[in-house]
Amino acid sequence: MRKKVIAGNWKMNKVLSEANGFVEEVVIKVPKSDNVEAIVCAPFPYLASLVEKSKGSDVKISAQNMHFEDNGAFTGEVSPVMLKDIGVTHVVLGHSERREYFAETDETVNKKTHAAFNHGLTPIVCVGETLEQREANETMNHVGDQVKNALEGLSNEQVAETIIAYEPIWAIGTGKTASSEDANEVCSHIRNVVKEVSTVETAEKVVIQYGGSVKPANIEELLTQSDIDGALVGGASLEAESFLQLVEAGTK
Ligand SMILES: O=C(CO)COP(=O)(O)O
Repeated sequence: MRKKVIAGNWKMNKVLSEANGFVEEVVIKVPKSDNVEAIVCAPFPYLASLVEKSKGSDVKISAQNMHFEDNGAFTGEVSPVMLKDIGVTHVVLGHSERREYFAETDETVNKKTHAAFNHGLTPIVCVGETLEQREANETMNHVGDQVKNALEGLSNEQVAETIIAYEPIWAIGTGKTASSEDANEVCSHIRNVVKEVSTVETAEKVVIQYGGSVKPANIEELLTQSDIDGALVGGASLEAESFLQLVEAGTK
């Protein structure tokens, strides 16, 4: 059985004291279970401190983006070498907000996915359609292409280790969740696409998360679906208590 992976994406929120306080509380209270993994995706300035605070616990710390180069003249950027060096384990790549506001493309997501593996980081690759694409029945093609492009050139072992987050853009921060059946239909399509570009065994191992207005009240139903292996959560991951409830749902 695939593990459930619950990741809280704080986006551009919190000051240092709030970030530290959250992780201090979560490491004490996080449910001990082999069925679930808890990840906190925090802004760059807090990562080193949060890695220290989470040491020896079951909580993993993730970045929300990175550059694909190891170092160089890229003012304002952060490299995979830097993240690995401070003990970060995961990195969110290709979030729709980065695609929309910061010119992230399938090509840069693919380069970053390779860079993550080259430095021992686990990528959480985000894909998802706009409302217009959904209404034009383009969801499956669009999401399928995003997945294929992100995974291009990876070994089957690397594909198996990749976490894919399906986040329909119209459901992010809007309070509108995809119905669990609709979300599962796309997640199951993603698994089929992974199968096409790798092997059946690889596709069975890939963790596929759903994201978009996930909260304690709706996560359990989402996680009962066959191809939803976790959640990437924005708003409802900002309070420790709510994040802990989401992780708890993953243990069941
Ligand atoms: O974008 C998301 C997580 O990456 C989802 O955000 P919300 O949970 O706030 O809708």
